[in-house]
Amino acid sequence: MAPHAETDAGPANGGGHFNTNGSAAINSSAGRPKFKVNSPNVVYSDTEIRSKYTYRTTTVTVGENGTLEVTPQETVYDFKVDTRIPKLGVMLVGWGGNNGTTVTAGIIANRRGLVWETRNGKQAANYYGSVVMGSTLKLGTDAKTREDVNIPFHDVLPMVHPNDIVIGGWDISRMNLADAMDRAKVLEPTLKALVRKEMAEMVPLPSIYYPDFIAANQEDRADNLIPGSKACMAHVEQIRKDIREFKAANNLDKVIVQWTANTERYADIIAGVNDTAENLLKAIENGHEEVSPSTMFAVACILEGAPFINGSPQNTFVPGAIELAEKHGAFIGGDDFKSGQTKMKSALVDFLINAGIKLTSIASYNHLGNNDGKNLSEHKQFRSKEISKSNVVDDMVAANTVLYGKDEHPDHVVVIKYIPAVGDSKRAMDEYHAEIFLGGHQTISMSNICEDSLLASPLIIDLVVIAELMTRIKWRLHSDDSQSAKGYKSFHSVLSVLSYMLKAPLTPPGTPVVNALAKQRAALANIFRACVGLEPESDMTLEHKLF
Ligand SMILES: NC(=O)c1ccc[n+]([C@@H]2O[C@H](COP(=O)([O-])OP(=O)(O)OC[C@H]3O[C@@H](n4cnc5c(N)ncnc54)[C@H](O)[C@@H]3O)[C@@H](O)[C@H]2O)c1
Ligand SMILES: O=P([O-])([O-])O[C@@H]1[C@@H](O)[C@H](O)[C@@H](O)[C@H](O)[C@@H]1O
Repeated sequence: MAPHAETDAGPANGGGHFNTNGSAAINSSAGRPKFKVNSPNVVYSDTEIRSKYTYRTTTVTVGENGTLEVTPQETVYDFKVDTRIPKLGVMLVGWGGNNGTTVTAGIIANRRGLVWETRNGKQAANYYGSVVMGSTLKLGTDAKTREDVNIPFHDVLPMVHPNDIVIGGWDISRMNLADAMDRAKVLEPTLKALVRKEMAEMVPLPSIYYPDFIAANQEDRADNLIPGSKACMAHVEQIRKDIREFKAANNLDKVIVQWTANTERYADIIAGVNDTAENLLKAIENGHEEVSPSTMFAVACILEGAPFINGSPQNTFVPGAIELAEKHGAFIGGDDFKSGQTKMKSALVDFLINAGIKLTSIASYNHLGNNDGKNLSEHKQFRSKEISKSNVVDDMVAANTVLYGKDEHPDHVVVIKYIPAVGDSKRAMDEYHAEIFLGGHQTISMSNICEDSLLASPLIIDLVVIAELMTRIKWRLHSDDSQSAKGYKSFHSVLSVLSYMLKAPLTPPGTPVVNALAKQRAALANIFRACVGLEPESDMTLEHKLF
């Protein structure tokens, strides 16, 4: 497939594009690795990278007299990465929203290499804010100079290029993407003019709308609906059909679905309704009113085998949905894009607490004037966001028993107000108050103007590119018959590896949640390093200390 192929603007079902690059039996192209690891533990073929990786951890047991006994452990894994890059489609739920229109325009602008006039002069398209497209990771040190060698994050393993992604989706608003882009008021008019024609031909598919789950103030947008105001299996089948038709119309190898629709209220977890996979499917069959639209999309995607990612804070993944994903070996991920205020919070709290500074309060206020803010102005929807914005410090506090006693934690208040005048340019104002040496205090006051959709859109791309890569990574415990192809499995259905992009990371049941931003990024980078047989980046740089 010609990488980053120019697109024919022709419309397609689901509002996606036709790419003009033909329709090979398999659209995927062998992603040529950007570097070669010289190791007996790494084997390359035309379509795979196989690695043998020794994972070193430490277990701790508490002895009788309270002493800690520490034992190094080694687990040897075999990893296998399919290096064939698929032709990928993304279907956004809420495609006509601020994030949906912005990420669509951004991919078109990058694909076509657009440059537009702004007050500050010419602006070229870029992918700033995407960890995959805008950041680097250390590969090693130069054999001669001993200086660090860093590579683009996107090059660590063969990944889909965002320019090649075909976009479609659903919205309860029938507005085409060009008019919806105007409604969003995010992008410069000069850029909008360059993408308008292409976006005007993109029209969201009708969606399901159960009014009780989002704010009543959203009703005036709801003119593009699949009939029915509560769960039914016909809705699941319609969504599955939409996915299949979008895939066929665009000659795709894979489709990933992402929720960037409005924040829903939490669904009650009810025994016999959404507590197990079987009960959830039965509840849908019976039209139970506690099954939300986002859970319906999750169920449809799981049954269709399309990875589903939740970019909003509601509890889409009720226990029954997680169990269903596990049963079907389908990938799910969430919750709630971590775009601005919370991203800063997860980095700052990590720094303060790991510096031994006792954070005692966080006052986290923001106001915004976009439709998301309008939806969040109703309490039930705000409550979903309050939870995801509040829990982000829990793991860092719990890990420091020097500063915090049992059940002790900083005061933490989250306030969100809807102020239409500021539009998508969210104002975040935070005050962090801490105790320092000898009864002193430190107060950090921060004003953070977050262009919400311009910060969230690169995360939508990262979530999709990484989720797709994860579908091509398999693992098994190293065994004597390591020459055979037997025993390889996918990662667990719940893609906790996506946590760097999310406020409230969903993890496999019973496993810990890590919110510290640096740890999340290190996990992502080091898992991909392991897939090419490389040790984690430890930052010890002993080569610069022991000589
Ligand atoms: N920085 C950010 O923008 C950011 C960060 C974290 C999370 N989020 C979350 O992302 C979501 C989208 O944010 P936004 O600013 O694009 O909001 P938005 O209101 O502009 O867009 C949401 C879209 O979803 C549509 N919609 C609502 N219910 C739907 C349904 N059942 N099916 C299909 N479409 C539906 C709406 O018509 C609207 O077009 C929100 O839940 C928000 O909380 C955004
Ligand atoms: O990611 P972040 O900037 O902390 O959080 C944001 C909130 O501050 C904002 O109020 C909300 O509208 C956005 O959806 C997003 O959740």
